[in-house]
Amino acid sequence: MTVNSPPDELYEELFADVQLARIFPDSKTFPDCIPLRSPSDILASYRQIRDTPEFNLKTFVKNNFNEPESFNLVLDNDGQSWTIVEHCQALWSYLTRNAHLMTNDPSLLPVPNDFVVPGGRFREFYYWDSYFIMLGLKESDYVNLISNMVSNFAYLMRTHGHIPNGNRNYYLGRSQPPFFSFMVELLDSLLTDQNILVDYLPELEIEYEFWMDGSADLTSSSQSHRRVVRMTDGTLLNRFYDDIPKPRPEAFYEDYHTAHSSTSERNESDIYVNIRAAAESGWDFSSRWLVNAGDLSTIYTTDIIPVDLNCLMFNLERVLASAYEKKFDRSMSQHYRQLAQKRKTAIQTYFWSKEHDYFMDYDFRLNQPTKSMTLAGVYPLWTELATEEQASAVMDKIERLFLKDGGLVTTINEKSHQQWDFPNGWAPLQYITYKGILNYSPRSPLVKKIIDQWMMLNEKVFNETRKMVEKYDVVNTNAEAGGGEYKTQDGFGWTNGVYLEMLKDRKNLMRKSHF
Ligand SMILES: OC[C@H]1O[C@H](O[C@H]2O[C@H](CO)[C@@H](O)[C@H](O)[C@H]2O)[C@H](O)[C@@H](O)[C@@H]1O
Repeated sequence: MTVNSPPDELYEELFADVQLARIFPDSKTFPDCIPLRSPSDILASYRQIRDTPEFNLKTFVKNNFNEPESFNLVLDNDGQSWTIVEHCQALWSYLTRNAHLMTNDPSLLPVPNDFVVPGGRFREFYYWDSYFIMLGLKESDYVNLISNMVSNFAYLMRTHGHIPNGNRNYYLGRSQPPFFSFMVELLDSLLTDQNILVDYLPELEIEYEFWMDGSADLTSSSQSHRRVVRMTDGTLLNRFYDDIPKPRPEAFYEDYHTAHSSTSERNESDIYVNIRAAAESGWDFSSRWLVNAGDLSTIYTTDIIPVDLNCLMFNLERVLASAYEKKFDRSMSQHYRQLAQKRKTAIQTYFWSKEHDYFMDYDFRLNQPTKSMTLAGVYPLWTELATEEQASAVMDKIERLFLKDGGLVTTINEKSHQQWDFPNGWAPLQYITYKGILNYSPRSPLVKKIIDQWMMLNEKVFNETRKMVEKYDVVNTNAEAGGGEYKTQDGFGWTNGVYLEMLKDRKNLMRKSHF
């Protein structure tokens, strides 16, 4: 299968000129535009006429490209206002894309089956969003669509060697938080008459190889390669990475200016790789990755070993062990069990900070935990890697530092103005946190507070705007969430998915009188 070159390579200097001239206010618009003739013809004619006196770049773009579709918000059902639940459920069909209808979109990566997009400017699927979307699809009885989406991911793994950030050719350099093992487990729980873990074993292996690439060659003198880091005690852990030392095409203007604003001696390519690595984390951007919270050019994602990523890798190892067990391959099952056990020990060694009484990321260059206390510290509860004492210390911090009127805030740092920071809250992190707490304390009143406060904010915003949005200001519940490099989007895949899942959990917990 041939994949088109990404738009920055396809249109060469025309791409940079359009992006730096800010022809579109959102940098992602141009990479998603549909060319009206062949890209090489467009580029040739640009080169021919750009220096003529009457040349106008905006007009040239208008004459040669169609703007991408924008998501049409559905407000009601033939004049009848939908309830929030009806809205979330009705939106699935508007957010579902038919794979066969999208062949004229040159930057889109083809997949065999339908898929669900988040909404707004996000017109393609996103790897980790899809897991939270699947939770809502499950609650809306779209099991077949979940199965098709898992199969798309398996296809991408076989075709490209990994699941890209999203299905655009300009996302191929990186992935996103590895949730494939959770998707496979989810599907397995829905299709109990099938052997889903064994069916997807080859792709679980590909996922593992991608994240562990180069690990065999690491010695103590060569500490890191792509997504793997070898600690001084020989332990292997993972970090986020992207090999491409260039601005992200979908944020070309922003990255170019971030790199050129740097007051340090640091070279541009190093800044670009670190920016892209943060995009792979899904937390783009957050003070979590910054030396100076107010300055994106001080980003150092690749020095950091993230606690959430390593918990996800633990689950991948655990699921691989179970899949081999189901295949009656004892030796491979044992192999992955040992790797999972090693990871579990390492998570205790490197991420638990006695000083903070919390799970922190680890800076392997400085050999110490980072300074940011973030909601990523709840992943060891979700993946059941914390001790009872640690879980109770984490719950205490969640209640005292992270819980706000509208739910959980992402970080407790107030100065960054990045979207994965105070005062914003995000649906996937609410989900991971309350599920993590339930693993240790099934009757915890904190779970009720998180669920009630988050759902109430979703409902308030929905009643006022008829929208479900990508992220919320959980501190000032009357304000729209801000920060970051684009306007808050609506639709919105993971918010709808988590809302429907929470609704089910709240009902069940009330039925069991746990609330
Ligand atoms: O265009 C800027 C960046 O946008 C994406 O990131 C954000 O939206 C994603 C879709 O909801 C979400 O998965 C991610 O966590 C958000 O931060 C994209 O993933 C980035 O790669 C992109 O540069």
